[in-house]
Amino acid sequence: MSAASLEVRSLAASRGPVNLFSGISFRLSGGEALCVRGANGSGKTTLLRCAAGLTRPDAGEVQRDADFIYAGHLAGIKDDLTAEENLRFALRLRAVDAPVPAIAEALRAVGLESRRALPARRLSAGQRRRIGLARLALDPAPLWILDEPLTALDGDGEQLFAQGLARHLGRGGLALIATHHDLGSGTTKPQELRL
Ligand SMILES: Nc1ncnc2c1ncn2[C@@H]1O[C@H](COP(=O)(O)OP(=O)(O)OP(=O)(O)O)[C@@H](O)[C@H]1O
Repeated sequence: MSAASLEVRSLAASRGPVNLFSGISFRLSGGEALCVRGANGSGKTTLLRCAAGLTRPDAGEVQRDADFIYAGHLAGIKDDLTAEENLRFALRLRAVDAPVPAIAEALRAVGLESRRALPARRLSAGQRRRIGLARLALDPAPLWILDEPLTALDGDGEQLFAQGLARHLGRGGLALIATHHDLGSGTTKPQELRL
């Protein structure tokens, strides 16, 4: 992986009359993760959207030197596509060409082998989330910007995520993650930013 980085300088954002945050600065480079924490409505999603270039901040700058995945908290799973089709579709949108055996292996690794041909509407909330985990495993983007990736996942799913994150950081990837959950995974426990 090349030297990827994400730098945020003096970022400020408001929604209507409410000032959500100001003076937010941080820099992430290869192997680093930052976990954004804060109460409901404190601005975590807004901060991630600014980092991804989806929302314009009131002030400050975002410099991204990395191809990235942005996964919003609704996960973007389409009900009428199967688990496998959802995975292929998400990868196609990102122009990632994953070979058939790699897709099968990624679905197996997240426990969806026997569910791969079911329409997503017949999957549980956690199983839908697991499609997102398989996607993370197959997309080579160095920067992950993830909003609540652990919602609906059981303990086993949380562990799968932690392992995937550790692998990603170990390969020189970086991650900006908003969550209410504990991401502590031994040596890869991320730094925290509290809004
Ligand atoms: N498109 C929008 N228009 C107006 N206000 C918005 C918009 N999006 C978010 N807000 C407001 O901005 C504030 C911050 O929202 P945001 O989604 O960034 O919070 P959050 O920290 O991610 O919350 P949660 O923990 O509930 O996911 C909230 O008060 C919300 O109502």
